[in-house]
Amino acid sequence: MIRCTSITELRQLLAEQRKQSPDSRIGLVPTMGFLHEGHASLMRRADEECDFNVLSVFVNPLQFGPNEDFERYPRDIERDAAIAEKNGIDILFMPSVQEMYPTKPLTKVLISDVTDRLCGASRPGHFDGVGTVVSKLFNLVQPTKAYFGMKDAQQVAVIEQMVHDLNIPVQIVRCETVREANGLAMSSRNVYLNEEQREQAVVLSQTLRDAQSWLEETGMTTGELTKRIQASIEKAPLAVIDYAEVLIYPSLSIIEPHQQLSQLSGTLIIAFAVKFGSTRLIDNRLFELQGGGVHVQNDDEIEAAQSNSNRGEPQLCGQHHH
Ligand SMILES: Nc1ncnc2c1ncn2[C@@H]1O[C@H](COP(=O)(O)OP(=O)(O)OP(=O)(O)O)[C@@H](O)[C@H]1O
Ligand SMILES: CC(C)(CO)[C@@H](O)C(=O)[O-]
Ligand code: BAL
Repeated sequence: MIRCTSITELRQLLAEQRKQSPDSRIGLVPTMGFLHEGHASLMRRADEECDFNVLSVFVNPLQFGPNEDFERYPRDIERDAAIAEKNGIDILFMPSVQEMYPTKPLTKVLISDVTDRLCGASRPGHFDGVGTVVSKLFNLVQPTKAYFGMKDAQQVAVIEQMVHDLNIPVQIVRCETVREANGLAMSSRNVYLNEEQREQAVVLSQTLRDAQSWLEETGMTTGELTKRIQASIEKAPLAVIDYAEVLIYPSLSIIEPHQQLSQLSGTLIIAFAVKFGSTRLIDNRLFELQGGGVHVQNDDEIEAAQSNSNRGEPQLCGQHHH
């Protein structure tokens, strides 16, 4: 594995690889580092599917709000390098902020609609920063495939929309959320949690698990389900809900509160952001509604849905679309 901090060197290395093996499939795994098993699963998937893989580790200031954790975001590049090497990465690209933004960028990639709700609403400007840096990474690496985790389901929807709208020649691969044994979704930010907060944070995955049977209840409406989800999270005394919503995926459009969910078919997402102390955690789950009867998507189905996804059109039948 080669470590590289310069854009010029990255381009040279990739040009050499393409010259040696013109048909090589290039994989890109964009991260902010402080790697864990969730990231490792993305790298392994890239290693399985591609011939030459780039991992980027860059804490992107553009996607952090003024009162967010840019300065204190956990960093450990030596540990990251060891994990990357073990998981089949060929180039570890770890540029400085100066290298990525030598001058203040006057060009930004703004993705609308799909950013209106969830993290897009609670972190204004966040997805402009994500869209901009991911476009830069796509231009630098020109990957065949790029790997993103469904823990950040809205990010996946945003990147897929951007790739579609701008005809970026890359295939986005959705990767399943990796969880701790107790169900907590792995996140670099989990290190901020103290023991009590960590224990209570299991309420998030428990709620997503319980939601399946709530969805199956006859007459359950979007509004009632949302309330049930909120009440379940609030059983943890330290939990402070930022948002908890039930939406259509991947358009992230809303479903009327009085809509009976048993009548719908299509993909629904339950997504929330919850604070434990100053640490904000996100989690979500997709459900496939088949006009009655709920089905939780597994990895293969997430992929199938992705290749069939019909952008610009409502993803669910029998609901009011906004
Ligand atoms: N538990 C996980 N399972 C699968 N993919 C994940 C998981 N956590 C993060 N990823 C994915 O890894 C990529 C890089 O994410 P990032 O570096 O922000 O990690 P993170 O642990 O989610 O950190 P953060 O605390 O900032 O959310 C993203 O595509 C993200 O969705
Ligand atoms: C995709 C990403 C690396 C862009 O900075 C970041 O948003 C992340 O880690 O999910
Ligand atoms: N994983 C999303 C990156 C962020 O929280 O800024």
